[in-house]
Amino acid sequence: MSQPSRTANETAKPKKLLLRALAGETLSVPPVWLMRQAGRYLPEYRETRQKAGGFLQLCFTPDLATEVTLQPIRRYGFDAAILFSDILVIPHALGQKVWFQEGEGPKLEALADSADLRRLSLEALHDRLEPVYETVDRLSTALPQETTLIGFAGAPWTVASYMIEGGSSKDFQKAKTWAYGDPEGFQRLIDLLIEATSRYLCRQVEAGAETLQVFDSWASVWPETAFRRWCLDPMAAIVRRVKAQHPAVPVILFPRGAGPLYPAVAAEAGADGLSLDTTVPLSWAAKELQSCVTVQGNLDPILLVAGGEALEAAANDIVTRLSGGPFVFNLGHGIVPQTPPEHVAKLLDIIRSRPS
Ligand SMILES: Cc1c2[nH]c(c1CCC(=O)O)Cc1[nH]c(c(CCC(=O)O)c1C)Cc1[nH]c(c(CCC(=O)O)c1C)Cc1[nH]c(c(C)c1CCC(=O)O)C2
Repeated sequence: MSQPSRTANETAKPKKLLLRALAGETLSVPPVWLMRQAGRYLPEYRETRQKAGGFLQLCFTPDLATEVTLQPIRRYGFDAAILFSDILVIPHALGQKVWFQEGEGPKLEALADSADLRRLSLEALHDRLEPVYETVDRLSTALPQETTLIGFAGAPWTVASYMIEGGSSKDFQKAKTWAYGDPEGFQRLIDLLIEATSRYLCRQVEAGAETLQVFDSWASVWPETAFRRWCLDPMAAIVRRVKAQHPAVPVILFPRGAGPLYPAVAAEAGADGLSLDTTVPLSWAAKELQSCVTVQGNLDPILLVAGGEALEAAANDIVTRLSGGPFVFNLGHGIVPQTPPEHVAKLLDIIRSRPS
């Protein structure tokens, strides 16, 4: 499928490896970055986080957020840096109370039903997110020339699930019950998130983000019809809105766990890249997805904990089977805190020193 953004990128001849791969180029050595590449597995992150006090303070202090974004770039020379922030800054900016409890993950003052939508407003959105834009701005000058700056946001469904569940959830029962029982009310929440997220991503681009990733981490929990309504359509709406303002900016979508619905996302959402979770079979992805989008992924993050021969074999297999088309090396989900930092160095070595 030819898309206007792809054409624009080709004309602009982007030099950075990640942008070349997202423009559809097949490269001999793939660009590499890792989800959650800044985080608790790095001692320097733990030290900076200590200084910040709370996690949200870290996200909202440009000095410190810039520093932790740069830490994995200094250590490993990844091809891209992902802005250090969190998907839950959006509920916060809409006026919902959000906090992070050490060792327990995020907590939110849960929305009970559509009457609670009155608690949310777009009015202070950009004011509250200003420190994030400031961080993006600083990063755009602080990064090495060859490093691509990735902005990001959560997809509406995943963010809505935290807003309704009040934190992480095993079965998403409250959020799904709301969506099935009051689809119009739930649609209003999703529409508000589409609006807020599109504005947020556009501002990240205006501050210097060169590509964007949208995380739908909990896309796996819906039957097909609901997946289309609550995951695919909202992500497609965001892609359309961002590209209406910034046609040349490539967008990567991560509908984690979409399984056989991945091709529908590839064909219908208008994205340039698709991030594959660990369970997506490689030859199937090469055949069904790589002909219409750049694929990214999908090493099991636990292999980065295990290391050794298992890591080497799996990383080589991924590169071998996805290097015949446009491809970005990544994990199938984020790095876990137990990851030994030296295993990340080893992974980069495996990917970059393969005989060509
Ligand atoms: C679902 C989700 C969240 N946040 C995010 C997602 C989508 C990706 C995914 O599925 O992992 C996205 C995210 N969160 C963070 C980033 C930073 C950029 C990067 O990838 O390096 C990104 C891209 C920092 C973070 N976000 C969080 C941390 C750890 C907090 C800490 O330092 O105490 C980091 C580094 C906290 C967070 N934030 C969230 C949870 C569930 C948690 C707790 C789990 C955990 O502790 O790992 C919500």
